Amino acid sequence: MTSFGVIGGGAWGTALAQMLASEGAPVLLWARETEVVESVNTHHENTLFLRGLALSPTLRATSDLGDLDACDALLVVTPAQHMRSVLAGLDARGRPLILCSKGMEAKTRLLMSDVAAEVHRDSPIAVLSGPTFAHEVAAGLPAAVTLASADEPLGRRLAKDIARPAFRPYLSSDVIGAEIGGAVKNVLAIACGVVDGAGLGQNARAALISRGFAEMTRFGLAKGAHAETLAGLAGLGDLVLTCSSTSSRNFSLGKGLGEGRSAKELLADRNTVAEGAHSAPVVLAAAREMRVDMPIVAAVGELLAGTRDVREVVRDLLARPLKSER
Ligand SMILES: NC(=O)c1ccc[n+]([C@@H]2O[C@H](COP(=O)([O-])OP(=O)(O)OC[C@H]3O[C@@H](n4cnc5c(N)ncnc54)[C@H](O)[C@@H]3O)[C@@H](O)[C@H]2O)c1
Ligand SMILES: O=P(O)(O)OC[C@H](O)CO
Repeated sequence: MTSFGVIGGGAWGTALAQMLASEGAPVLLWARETEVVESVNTHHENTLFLRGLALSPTLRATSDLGDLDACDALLVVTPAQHMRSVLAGLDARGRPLILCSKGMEAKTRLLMSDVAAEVHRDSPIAVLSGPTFAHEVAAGLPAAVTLASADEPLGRRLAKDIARPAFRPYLSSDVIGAEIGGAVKNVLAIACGVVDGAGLGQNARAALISRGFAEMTRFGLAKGAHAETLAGLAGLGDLVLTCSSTSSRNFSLGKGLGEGRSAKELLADRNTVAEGAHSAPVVLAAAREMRVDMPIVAAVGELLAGTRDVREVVRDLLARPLKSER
């Protein structure tokens, strides 16, 4: 049986660690904040990022990456923009890295699998992504994810060891598709939040999910993803989840924008991450370079940059020339 370490003590790292520890397995969680380490070890709760959810006593936390040396495989759950710097402090020694963050690196436009491969050339990579609100997974509610690895025997082994009665990984060899789904859905969740905040109605939201999925698919195919991955848990599944609920930080950010608040104000002082705000300009720049049309992502980028307001971007989206749905 694989022993797992988890890097990143935010809501999702803690929830994954709890899911893995839920049947009594020992799991070690690395957290950057000493407050998180202390509250997990002393009170079996992450009071900073996952308040109110009781954690297993077999889940222990540390602030020393060296303590993870005893683990066979590591789940990496930092915010996307910090993955490189955190991984640089790790002695991976060829152990598998299971990447669970959703985003693209702003300064390089790389996917997380490319970042991890640059930092730890000898470690095989897998990506875990899908519709998973941390608080539900930590509470043991049922969830399913895509677990993608180009190393198929490794993927099968990891899937077997990660699966729990209420947590079901589906295997894939399409790492790029799993990553693109997670990165792009966050941007589209902001757009759906805007629709909600501005009171544009449920028809508009359904249209946006559908046309947003068309953008995700165009972008993903151009990057080498498989269409069926994008139509699966890591793409469409996660898009539907985050476009439907204020439990999504990205949706909530968009709702604030739709209500007329500025991105600057909404992003100031938050200690949780809304990855779509970082991914929107990166996805857009990459799409433009590949001549992929992503008008919804572009509109989100303009709202975040404060260069246009909601009324203007909605008017312009609706006034685009009529075209075939394909
Ligand atoms: N929360 C969820 O439900 C959920 C579900 C699936 C995937 N994810 C993804 O998991 C990743 C982590 O999100 P989260 O929800 O666990 O985070 P979070 O918003 O709960 O917590 C913020 C995290 O950022 C870290 N952080 C802040 N500044 C940092 C720095 N300078 N260097 C390194 N780390 C820093 C904090 O230590 C903390 O772990 C994101 O990519 C997110 O998209 C989240
Ligand atoms: O809260 P969000 O918007 O970061 O979404 C959390 C997860 O990615 C949902 O799958």
